[in-house]
Amino acid sequence: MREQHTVIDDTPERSVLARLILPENSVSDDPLEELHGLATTAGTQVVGELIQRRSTIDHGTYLGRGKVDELREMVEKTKADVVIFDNELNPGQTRNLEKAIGVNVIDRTELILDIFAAGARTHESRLAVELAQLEYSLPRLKRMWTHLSRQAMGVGMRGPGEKQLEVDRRLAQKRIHDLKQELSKVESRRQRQVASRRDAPTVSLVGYTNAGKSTLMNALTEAEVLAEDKLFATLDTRTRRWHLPQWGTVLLSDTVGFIRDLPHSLVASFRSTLEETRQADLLLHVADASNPDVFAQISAVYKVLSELEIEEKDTLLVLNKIDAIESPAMLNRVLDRYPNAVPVSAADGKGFESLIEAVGDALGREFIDLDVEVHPGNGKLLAFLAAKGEIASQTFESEVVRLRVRLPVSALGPVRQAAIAYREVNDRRASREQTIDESSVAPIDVADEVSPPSASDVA
Ligand SMILES: Nc1nc2c(ncn2[C@@H]2O[C@H](COP(=O)(O)OP(=O)(O)OP(=O)(O)O)[C@@H](O)[C@H]2O)c(=O)[nH]1
Ligand SMILES: [Mg+2]
Repeated sequence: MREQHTVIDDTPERSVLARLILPENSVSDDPLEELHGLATTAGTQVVGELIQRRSTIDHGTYLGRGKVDELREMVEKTKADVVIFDNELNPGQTRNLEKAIGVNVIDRTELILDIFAAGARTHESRLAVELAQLEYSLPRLKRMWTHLSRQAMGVGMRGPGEKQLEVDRRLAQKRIHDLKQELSKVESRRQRQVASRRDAPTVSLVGYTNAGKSTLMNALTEAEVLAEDKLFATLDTRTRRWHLPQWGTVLLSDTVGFIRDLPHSLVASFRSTLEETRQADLLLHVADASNPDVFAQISAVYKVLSELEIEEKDTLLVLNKIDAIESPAMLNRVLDRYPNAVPVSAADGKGFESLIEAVGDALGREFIDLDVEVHPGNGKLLAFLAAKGEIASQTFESEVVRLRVRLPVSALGPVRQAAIAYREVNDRRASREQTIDESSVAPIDVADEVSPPSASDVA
């Protein structure tokens, strides 16, 4: 059974969900679950679902011919008002699909933009959303006009003509220009504000949407940030003081959540909202360990962080919702890959002591000891390690150079990006269990499907 997400609007449009799955796409047991959550959050009532597995996309209509017919029949039968695609469609595909099916067709990006638009409350997030929406619609103006003219003038009438389209395009470009300027002003103001407030170390919560960031913030700081079972409940950044027993006070920020395939323009327009995250001393990456897609969600978050150029930071992975995990095997699978992650439940407070200890450790630490594997041809990284770190040992093999090195935490970025693999020597969990024999530490597995986690997640 799927969770029901809170609905923004109470006059539900009826939607049919569609997705094309290519052989290279990795999908969970329920490939439309996330889109379902998004569609209900946006206020539609889902009345049908259709999936096609195919080796390539059809350039004209995305889905194959037969599936498009099936989709049209489903829309007629369920009296749907709109078809929502989980894939990204180009303007031509949308137009062709609308022609074939007879109702509005929107893609995942447009849906996410809608949710953001409905939820944006502050001046800053409104500007960000408007910019992202305009950038999305600019290449699609023609389709929109075709729509309008079809409605206004009936079939067979001519569209508004190139001239009107050109005027609109220019207006949109002008507005985009103004919004960008306004946002960059907001961004500099924000940068100064955040910098001036740094009377204490700063910690920023990041993570997939609905992972429980706001709930965790509330539980840790007694803040009253809105947390609900809705995708993108938080769109702005809030900062609160968090008192770590026996350590002191830090500033903890909660901010907008991420999602896979987040539209690039949206990521870019939320730069200023993410200023606290950019300037943070430590990121707490909150993941929903009870979600079957947790690995994909973790890597999606690393991907967005790198798009925002904020991945080179000390990051602690927090595995939330352990109270809701069905089998312990699942948690162990995640911990096998991220042994330094801290399991917690924001709902019942389990794991908070370890979390506080881990945050205190991470903030207090300036150097870390790493085992690093480097490709022998990567002279640049080898030189970097020699210059920045203290090399305790190194062995050369034909395919790999293995080093043990003590590095300043601030120099971790290039290791994350260019090493074949790396792991922290003093694994927090291992030391708790008093496993002192370091040769027994499991093999390094960083360079596979998940983007490089930070130093504190690997060990
Ligand atoms: N069972 C369980 N549910 C949790 C836990 N933490 C959060 N939740 C629920 O998960 C849902 C999302 O929580 P939020 O705190 O709003 O998540 P968020 O990461 O801030 O989400 P966005 O702001 O939308 O990105 C809510 O329904 C919470 O009650 C937990 O530890 N256990
Ligand atoms: Mg939130």
